[in-house]
Order: sequence, then C-alpha cells, then structure tokens
Amino acid sequence: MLLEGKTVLVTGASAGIGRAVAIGCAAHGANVALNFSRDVAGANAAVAEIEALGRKGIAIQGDVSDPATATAFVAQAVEAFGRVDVFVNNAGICPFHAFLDMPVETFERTMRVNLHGAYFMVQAAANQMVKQGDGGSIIAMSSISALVGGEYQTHYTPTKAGLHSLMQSVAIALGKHNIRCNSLFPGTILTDINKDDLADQEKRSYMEGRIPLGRLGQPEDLVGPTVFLASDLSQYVTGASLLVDGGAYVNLQ
Ligand SMILES: NC(=O)C1=CN([C@@H]2O[C@H](COP(=O)(O)OP(=O)(O)OC[C@H]3O[C@@H](n4cnc5c(N)ncnc54)[C@H](OP(=O)(O)O)[C@@H]3O)[C@@H](O)[C@H]2O)C=CC1
Ligand SMILES: C[C@H](O)[C@@H]1OC(=O)[C@H](O)[C@@H]1O
Repeated sequence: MLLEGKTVLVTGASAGIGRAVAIGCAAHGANVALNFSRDVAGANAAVAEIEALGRKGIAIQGDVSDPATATAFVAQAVEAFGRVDVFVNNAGICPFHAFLDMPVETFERTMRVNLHGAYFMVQAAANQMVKQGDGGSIIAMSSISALVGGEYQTHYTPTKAGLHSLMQSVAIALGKHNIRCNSLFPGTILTDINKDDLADQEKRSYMEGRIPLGRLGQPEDLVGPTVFLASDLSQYVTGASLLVDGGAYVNLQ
C-alpha cells in the first residue's frame, strides 16, 4: 500500500473532491483527519467509510477562513494520530458571479476561504512536519483555472493561481526539510460547487465537448494523482503541477 502508516490531513472533506481524496488515501493505507465547516453528516459519513476500510478517521469542524482553525486542525489531528505526513489543501468555494457588480463580500469571502485559509493551513501543517524532522508532502487543490479565465469566476481564478504560486514558493522554503509541495489542476469535476452552473444544459454540453476524454470529471478522478503526490513514488517532485482535466486545457481546436 502506497500510504501505509501515513497520516493524511484533508481540508474541505465532507463532500466532493476532498471527501473522495480522503477515502481514497485511506484505501491506500492512510489514517485520515478531515476538516469541514458545516456539513456534519457528510463529514461523519466520510469517517465511517474510512473506518470501514480498516483505517482511522476523524472529522474536525472549522472554517478555514479563520487562521485559528489551521493551528487547531493540525493540533487535533496530531493528538489523534501522532503526526502529519501529508497535507491536502482542498477546501474551496466558487460562488459564480458577474465581474462588474461583484459584491465586495463575495470577493473577500472567496479570497479568505480559498487563499488566506490555504496560507495558514499550509503554514500550520509545515510547522508540524518541520518539527517531526522527516519530511512530508503538501498538495494544493488548485485548478485548470490557475491557467485560464472564467467570465463568472473573476474572484475565484486568482485564488487558484495564487494557490499554485504559494506551492511554488513554499516548495523552495521547505525543500531543505524534504517537504514537497505540489499542485493539482482539476478541470471540471461534477460536485456541488458547480451543480447550479452545469444545470444549464447548453453550458454543460459545451464543457463536455471540450474534453478529449469525452466526459466531465468525477471526484474519484483526483484520487490517483493525489496518492501519487502523497507517496514516495513522487519523491523527487516538488513545485510541480498536474492537470487532471481529461485533456480540456490543450483542446484549442
Ligand atoms: N469541482 C470542480 O470542477 C473543481 C474544483 N476545484 C477545487 O477543488 C476543491 C474542492 O471542490 P469541490 O469538491 O468541487 O467542492 P464541493 O463544494 O463539493 O466541496 C467543498 C468542500 O469544502 C468545504 N468547505 C467550504 N468552505 C469551507 C470553509 N470555509 N472551511 C472549511 N471547509 C470548507 C465544504 O465543507 P462544508 O460544506 O462542510 O463547509 C466541502 O467539504 C475546491 O478548492 C475547488 O476550488 C478545482 C477545480 C475544479
Ligand atoms: C467550479 C467550476 O465548475 C470549476 O472550478 C474550477 O476550478 C474549474 O475550472 C471549473 O470552472
């Protein structure tokens, strides 16, 4: 098993990609601590699935936009499992909205959850890994949106570019501690975050038509790439990014 004996922390793991990745890491041998902010039932269901795989799971509630959540999450995970080997920064929101009348609160909330939250979470996880002294892996759920724009995502795409930029800089800052820092760039993955947006059949068909592999993504499509970056298979990979988009990005014509 690629993650046997490792402790993995995942933010935003009560649903969607985070939940799939948390359960997927458990299937590869890890004990997993989940962060979530509101969905108690979803978080508990994810823990139950992890335990059904014979691993340990714990759900810890906290809004990542509050810097205090980061230190509390890491401290409680260490109390439960003793250490942090892998940290997956996944929590994120994308409240689609036009640019010209973007509400200040929507802009600021998106920044605080997706980028500020990531900064303090990554910092807290990295401090624990440095204390342990034997390296680690930090993975950011960035996006294809780090590379391309979206008309109704002017507040969101900068957070995804910023997240990858954060991984690049912390890869340098933490390399001396053998802590690797990488980004995943999912394309369009079917989750609650885009349920309303993709209810527009015209848009959905357009998005599907852009994908050489012929389908939109599922949360489980992120499991393999996450396990790869979490495991020693990627021991010489840091500061890198991996598109997980069915080929959408390269499909110009
Ligand atoms: N789906 C897609 O097409 C793509 C998604 N991504 C990125 O993947 C990540 C996961 O998205 P996805 O699974 O689709 O979204 P979902 O909406 O399905 O899940 C989001 C998760 O984040 C949690 N969350 C939201 N806000 C907070 C917060 N303030 N503090 C802690 N947890 C929070 C939610 O928990 P709760 O409900 O309990 O608050 C939930 O578990 C995001 O960062 C997103 O930007 C990137 C590219 C494409
Ligand atoms: C939420 C969107 O459907 C999704 O988020 C991203 O980061 C992708 O680029 C998609 O636009």
